[in-house]
Amino acid sequence: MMAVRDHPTLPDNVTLSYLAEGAANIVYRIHIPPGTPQPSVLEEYGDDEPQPTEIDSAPIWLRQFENKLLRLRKDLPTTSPCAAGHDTWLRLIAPLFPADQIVHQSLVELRPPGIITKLNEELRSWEQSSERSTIKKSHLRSLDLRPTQRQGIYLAEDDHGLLVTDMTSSGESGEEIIEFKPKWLCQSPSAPANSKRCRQCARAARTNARRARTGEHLMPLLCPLDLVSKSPSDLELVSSRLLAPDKDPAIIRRFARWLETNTLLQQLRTYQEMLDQKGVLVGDVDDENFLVAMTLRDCTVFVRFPPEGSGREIEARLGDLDVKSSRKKDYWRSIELPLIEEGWYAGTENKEDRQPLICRLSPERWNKRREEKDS
Ligand SMILES: O=P(O)(O)O[C@@H]1[C@@H](OP(=O)(O)O)[C@H](OP(=O)(O)O)[C@H](O)[C@H](OP(=O)(O)O)[C@H]1OP(=O)(O)O
Ligand SMILES: Nc1ncnc2c1ncn2[C@@H]1O[C@H](COP(=O)(O)OP(=O)(O)OP(=O)(O)O)[C@@H](O)[C@H]1O
Repeated sequence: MMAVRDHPTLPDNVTLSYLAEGAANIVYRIHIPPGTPQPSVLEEYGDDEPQPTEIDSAPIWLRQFENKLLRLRKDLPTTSPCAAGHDTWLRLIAPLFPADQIVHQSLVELRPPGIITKLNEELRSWEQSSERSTIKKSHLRSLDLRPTQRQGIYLAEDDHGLLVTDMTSSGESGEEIIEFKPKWLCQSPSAPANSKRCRQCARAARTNARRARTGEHLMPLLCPLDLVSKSPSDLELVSSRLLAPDKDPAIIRRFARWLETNTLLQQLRTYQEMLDQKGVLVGDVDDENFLVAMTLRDCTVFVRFPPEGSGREIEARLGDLDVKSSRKKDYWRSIELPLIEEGWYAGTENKEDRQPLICRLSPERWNKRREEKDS
């Protein structure tokens, strides 16, 4: 008998349905018909040996896919083969957080030949059919478009993908899922002293100035430093900026209460600060700590609120923690330099591009709130 592999294989008859995508990965739901035999084991056992599916009518191997999503990487110079990325995650990321505060991940072999080719064909034909449907219904905003900024980039022909903890809604009535990127929870080390904006507020202000010029919709104004503030009014403010108008006031209050009591975001902030004290202009991109800091500045938080009164615990996990590539060095510099040079940190941007000062670091924000209270 061949050595038992420590990771499963996707069976031939699996159906994958697109769930969502970011810049570097696409996430699929996995549908495996019950009773499906384990492909790798069937091939690896000799004819005379009893196969596990015959021994166990409810195969344990199928449970490896329960409550899991499949995350596949895109073909980009900044992504690395999944197996190597996973090793780095095991070595540098997983040890930083308790297992129940992180989206668990494990390797899965993409064995049905051509699985990636097929998924890429699906993406291409989806883009083409949605192009046609936008022409036909040009006055409608089609809901079934592949996000425009993601089009033209497809999956890498990788031998592996990742099985990740499914943090989507279970569909239970009263359950709420909140997903957000906390981004930079403390100031960029290369920002000027006495900045009026933190890194993320400076980045958002610059983006919004550009968008205002081209008439695009603006990014929501939210200061990530508020997410780790000790002040209940900051927590209420950031919760409503993050969640309103989609979520009802009860869930906004619940989220603010979670912000007050959770330790995950404080821990994230501590690591961001500790692992990079130099910043992207002079930091050493060959230093793994620096790359981990950059990774932690771009991760996602998933919070699952069980129905009120269920007595169950809130589940909060960090995801999207693939360690960044040092090849992003030039990109990071290209983002940071204009924030300094064009005055976005200092709040001295060109008059015609002026953006509101809503950052926790900005005295104007406090004056404005005082005025609002007095009036
Ligand atoms: O530079 P930032 O802060 O805008 O972050 C990028 C993200 O933009 P956003 O969170 O929308 O502002 C960006 O996200 P989107 O493309 O906007 O979804 C990526 O996450 C990018 O990382 P990578 O290229 O996938 O490794 C992110 O790049 P880095 O985290 O490597 O800087
Ligand atoms: N474990 C998960 N549970 C539920 N949804 C998920 C999970 N992982 C990813 N998603 C969904 O898929 C989307 C894209 O996934 P992910 O953030 O991993 O992509 P990415 O390309 O690495 O993102 P980025 O643009 O930040 O680089 C997420 O925004 C989220 O909506």
